[in-house]
Amino acid sequence: MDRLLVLVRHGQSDWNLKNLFTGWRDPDLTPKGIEEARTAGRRLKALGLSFDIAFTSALTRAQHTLSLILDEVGQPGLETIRDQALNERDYGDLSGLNKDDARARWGEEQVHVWRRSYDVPPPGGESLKDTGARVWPYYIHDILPRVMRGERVVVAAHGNSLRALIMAMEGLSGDEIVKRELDTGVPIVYRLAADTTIAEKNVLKD
Ligand SMILES: O=C(O)[C@@H](CO)OP(=O)(O)O
Repeated sequence: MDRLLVLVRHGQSDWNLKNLFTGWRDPDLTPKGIEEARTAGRRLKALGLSFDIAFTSALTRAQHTLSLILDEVGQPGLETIRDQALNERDYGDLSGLNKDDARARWGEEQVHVWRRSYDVPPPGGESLKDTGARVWPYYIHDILPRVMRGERVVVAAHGNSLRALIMAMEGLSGDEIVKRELDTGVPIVYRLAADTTIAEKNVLKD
């Protein structure tokens, strides 16, 4: 049985381009982000992949990325489940601030801790651990059972919500996940074993 699970971070958003903390704010893709999403779809199609169900967050940039991917793989109307459990980590009071301005105000090290530590939340927001506490149960209850039934699943979500998911899927420690960065619009193709562990992983990059 092909237990296929594809994870993809949305293409470049307007606020990625402007270097703003985004979190639960809702900018759309830039023209570059649209192209990244289309390229992701073309790469999946080139491998002959298609899907039975799609998941995405409640945020436009992930939904738009997913719809461009589905267009490219020839499945524009595919059943899609949208859930805020897959939203980006909530950046709290940092949302909307420029990342360089934040470094100037609070210092390089503090901003790095807010962005990439495992369990230190930004003011008023979620740590990666907090994000995992909503992403992981959603994966276990809503996504994984479908994969294990043999449904081919694609998930379009966000840098930190996917990092939290990958940490659990790959059994990474807090120290390991803080060094892991996800490129925009680069699909990660997993095939799971019968015991839900990862049998195969393929990152679709140039
Ligand atoms: O601003 C955000 O929401 C995220 C993703 O773009 O940023 P960072 O990579 O700094 O966690």
